Amino acid sequence: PPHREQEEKTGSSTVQNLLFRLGEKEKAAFAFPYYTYQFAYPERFRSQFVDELPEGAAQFDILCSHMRLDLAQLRQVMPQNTVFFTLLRDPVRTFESVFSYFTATVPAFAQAKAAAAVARKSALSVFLESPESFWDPGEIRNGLAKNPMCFDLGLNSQGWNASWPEDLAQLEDAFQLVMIAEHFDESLVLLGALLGLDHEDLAYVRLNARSAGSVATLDEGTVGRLRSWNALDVLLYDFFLQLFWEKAELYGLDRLERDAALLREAAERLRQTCVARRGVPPGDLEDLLRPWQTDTATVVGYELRANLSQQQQGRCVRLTLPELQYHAHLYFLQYGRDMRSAPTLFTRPPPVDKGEHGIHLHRGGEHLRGKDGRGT
Ligand SMILES: Nc1ncnc2c1ncn2[C@@H]1O[C@H](COP(=O)(O)OS(=O)(=O)O)[C@@H](OP(=O)(O)O)[C@H]1O
Repeated sequence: PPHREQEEKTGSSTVQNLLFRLGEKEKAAFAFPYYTYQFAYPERFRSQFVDELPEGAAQFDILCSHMRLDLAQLRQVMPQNTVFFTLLRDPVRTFESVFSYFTATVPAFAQAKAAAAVARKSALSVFLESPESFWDPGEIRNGLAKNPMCFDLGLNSQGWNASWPEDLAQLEDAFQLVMIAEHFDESLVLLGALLGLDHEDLAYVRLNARSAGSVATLDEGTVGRLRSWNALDVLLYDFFLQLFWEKAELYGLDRLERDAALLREAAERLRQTCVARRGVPPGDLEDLLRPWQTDTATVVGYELRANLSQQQQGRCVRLTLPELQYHAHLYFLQYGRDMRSAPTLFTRPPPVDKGEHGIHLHRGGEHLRGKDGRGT
C-alpha cells in the first residue's frame, strides 16, 4: 500500500489525484482524516486523526491527505509493508508559491502584505527585506513562513539544530522514493517501478497551478534572499536531489528517459482526449471542476471536451477533478456519508457552503458514479 506525504505547493495534488484514481479503481481503503480533507494541519500528525477502518477492510491501503509528518504515528496507522514516498520542489519556487497562496492565512505574510500596501511594494519583497521582523516562531500558523518543506516533513524548520542530520537520515530510511517536481515525469517512472504501475496509470494533468498573473517573476537578489531565508529547505532539497539521481542511475538513465518519453506520450494522448481548454480561470469553470481558490492566488483548471463517451467522461472528470471534490467523492463512496467539516487553523473550507455542499457533492458524486456505471 502506498503512503504519500503531501508537501504543500510542490505538485502533490497532481500525485494525489493519481493515487485517488488508482485507489478508486482498485477499491482501496483510504486512511482519510476524521475531519475534512486534511489531518488537523498544521498540527503534527497523530494516529487518532484518522477516520475508522471502512467496513470489510482489514487494513488501510492508501493515505495521501495533507499532513505535517510524524513517522512514528503514521506507522501506527499503516501496515508494515507500506511504501512511503513524497515530493519536493525547488525551494525558491515552493516558497514563492506558498507565499502567494497563503498570503492572507500565514500571519507573517499577512503582516508583510499590510506593510507593503503602505510602502507600495510587493508583499514578497517587503517580507524578504526583513523576514525576522514579521515572523513570530511561536505562532503555529507561521509554520509555512520559513522552510515550508522541512515543516511539512516534521523537521525542525526554524533553524539549524544538532539533531537535524539524524532527522534527515531517518527520512532517508523511511521514504523509498522522494520525487522531484523539476523532474516530475522521471519521478513518476520511478514511482511506477516501485508500485508496479504502467504508463496509462501514470498519465496526469498538472493540477492546482496558479494563473500566470499570480506567479511572481524573481530577480537574482530575490532568489538569493529566498534561498538564505529557506536555507534548510535548500539543504533538504539538494540532499534528496542527489539521492534522486543515484536512484535514477540505478534504474538506468537511458531507460529512465525512454520511459519518461513513453509516459509523456500516454499523458498527451489522454489530454488530447479529455481537455478542451487548459489554464481556465475559476469563473469559467463549473463547480465540480473548480479548484479551491485563496484570496491572494488564482488557481486555474480544465474544461473538458463536450462530446465524450460515458466511459471517457468518467475517466476525464477524475483526471481533472480538484482535490477537495475528489476527496469528498471518495469519502462518500467509502463511508456512505459526507466528509465532516471542522474549523482548523488553516481553514480551507469545502468548495461550497454547508447547505449547498451536500447537494453539490451528491450531484458531483452521482455525476461521477453515474457516468461510468459503477454505482454505489
Ligand atoms: N507535474 C507538475 N510538475 C511541476 N509542478 C507541478 C506539477 N503539478 C503541479 N505543479 C505545481 O505545484 C503547485 C501546487 O502544489 P500542491 O498541489 O502541492 O499544492 S497544495 O499544497 O496541495 O495546495 C503549483 O505551483 P504554482 O503554480 O507555482 O503555485 C503547481 O503549478
